[in-house]
Amino acid sequence: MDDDKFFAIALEEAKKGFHDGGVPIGAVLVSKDGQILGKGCNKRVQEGSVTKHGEMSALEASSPGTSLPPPAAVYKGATMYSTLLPCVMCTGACLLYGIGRVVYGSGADQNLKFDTVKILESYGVETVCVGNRESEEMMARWVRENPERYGREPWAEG
Ligand SMILES: O=c1cc[nH]c(=O)[nH]1
Repeated sequence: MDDDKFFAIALEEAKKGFHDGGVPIGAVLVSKDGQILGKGCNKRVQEGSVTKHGEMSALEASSPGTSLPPPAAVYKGATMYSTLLPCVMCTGACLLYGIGRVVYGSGADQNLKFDTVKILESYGVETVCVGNRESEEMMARWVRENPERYGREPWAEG
């Protein structure tokens, strides 16, 4: 799997979100045979959503939006690329859909209330931190410039 190539796509999604004033976190979901199933960015600001994290947007984009979503087999062994370590909600979605790898830019050192690396790995999901400075700086800038919005994150409210 070409982690650099797919992480770059997640980073582009994060930049689009940032450009729109949103939380700059992007994600792309790639099947085990290298097909992009869906991609997207965090839509908390753009849609006032409480669930559309980058990873959830990517997962949501993998469905054609009809009453018949893709079969579960499509997701088995897929890789979720995210510019930030998935939170516990997105981790749950990854586990539910049988995603086999999570590749993220940064965040393992942030206090997101739950140790999601530990949770993912305890269920046999491989986690890889590619360490991306650009996404880290973009996120830090967004947090600095949007203290009130960041304060609404469930982990920030205590
Ligand atoms: O807070 C988070 C964590 C991961 N991905 C998101 O979109 N938001």
